[in-house]
Amino acid sequence: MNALAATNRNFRLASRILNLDSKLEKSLLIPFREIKVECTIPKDDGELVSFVGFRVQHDNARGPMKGGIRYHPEVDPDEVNALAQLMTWKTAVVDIPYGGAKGGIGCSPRDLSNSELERLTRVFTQKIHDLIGVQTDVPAPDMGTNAQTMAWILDEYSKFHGHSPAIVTGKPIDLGGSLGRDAATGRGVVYATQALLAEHGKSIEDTKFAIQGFGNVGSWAARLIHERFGKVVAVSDITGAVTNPDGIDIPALQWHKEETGSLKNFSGADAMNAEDLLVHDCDVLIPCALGGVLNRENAGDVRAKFIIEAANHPTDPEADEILSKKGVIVLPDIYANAGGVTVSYFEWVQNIQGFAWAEEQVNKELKRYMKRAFLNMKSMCQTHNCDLRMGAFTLGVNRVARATMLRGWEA
Ligand SMILES: NC(=O)C1=CN([C@@H]2O[C@H](COP(=O)(O)OP(=O)(O)OC[C@H]3O[C@@H](n4cnc5c(N)ncnc54)[C@H](O)[C@@H]3O)[C@@H](O)[C@H]2O)C=CC1
Ligand SMILES: O=C(O)CCC(=O)C(=O)O
Repeated sequence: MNALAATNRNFRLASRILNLDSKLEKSLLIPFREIKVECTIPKDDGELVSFVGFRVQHDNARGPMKGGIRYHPEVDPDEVNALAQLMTWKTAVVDIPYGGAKGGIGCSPRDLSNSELERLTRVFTQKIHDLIGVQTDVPAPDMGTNAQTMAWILDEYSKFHGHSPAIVTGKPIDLGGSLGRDAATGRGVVYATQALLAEHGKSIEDTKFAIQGFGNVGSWAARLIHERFGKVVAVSDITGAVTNPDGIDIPALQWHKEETGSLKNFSGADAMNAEDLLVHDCDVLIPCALGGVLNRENAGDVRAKFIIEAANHPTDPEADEILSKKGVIVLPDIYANAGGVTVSYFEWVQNIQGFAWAEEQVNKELKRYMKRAFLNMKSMCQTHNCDLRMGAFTLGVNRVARATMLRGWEA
């Protein structure tokens, strides 16, 4: 099932649980606006190359639309649509005053030079600058993009609209970025994991983790788990996978990755097949890379007791069913990875206030938002006798539905 079909299915299940009116259900499902733009740039050797960029603005009932921009070869309209919709429910789950959006360009950032990436980002921004805005739609990093990408967007957007630091979040600190945003998604994942494990009488200390993806989210999650004496027994990324049953020295792995650009040949662990990471022997599996990685082919072989969805949409509905029958507890993406957008909200607030917060304040507020959302999600699970995914979906969808009805439909 593709990402959009799966996301629509989860939304409709939540809508039925909430007994939403069918017309309201339809209006919540259809995106506010879908943008598709052609981006042609000269490569460094002068050859012209064209890419397709997307921005889907899903819903703005609760505030400006918010969500990352992904650079990846598999970016397609359905995936961006699904990710935009997930942002709408996610911002509502953590109760920040935003709607949802997502963007992407179908490209392989690893195969583009820095100056080609800069040109591509600037052309994309030129094409969408009049459709985004500080009170309309605020982009952020996602897979394949980072603080530098946000700096280029900020600069290009500001040429048209004047200096606008709040037009993007996840930007460099020197340009008004927030302390703590870089680590925020991984830190939120750790707070979410602590809340879930505590419910089951467990803690991060001495628990065994397997982590797929060692980029922004995966490496921060691994580092913060390691600091809390969790045992990260396996890590994978696009370059390979490593395992050590006694726990990997994560700072050493990070250093090795920075020095060599790869997980390969790391002396503190054994190489393993990256495909096997998802079914590796561990207590907690944290997918931090692509969507749809847990499916009917591999769900039955998962050995973890808990799955924390740090990636967006890592588990397809068929896998959800198989995992549920096996008694595996899945903490859903729209809660588990919401720490990133929560600190993006703090960054936007700081830009609008013109006042920078200390990192301790950012982290303290992040913890408060994640704890509150966990309790709200659990309370929906109790009210509707449903699993955590439906607890999160009903929480988010209900908040957006209420805002939509309060605003009304008068032309
Ligand atoms: N960056 C953020 O603040 C947020 C990111 N997310 C989600 O987290 C996930 C990861 O995002 P980032 O860490 O920002 O991206 P990133 O681009 O920094 O890192 C992605 C990682 O995935 C690895 N990867 C790619 N294909 C793989 C494969 N087939 N097998 C194993 N590893 C593979 C890459 O090597 C890299 O280590 C995505 O699903 C994203 O949507 C969710 C919320 C916020
Ligand atoms: O920080 C943000 O605004 C959005 C992050 C994001 O794209 C996500 O949560 O999936």
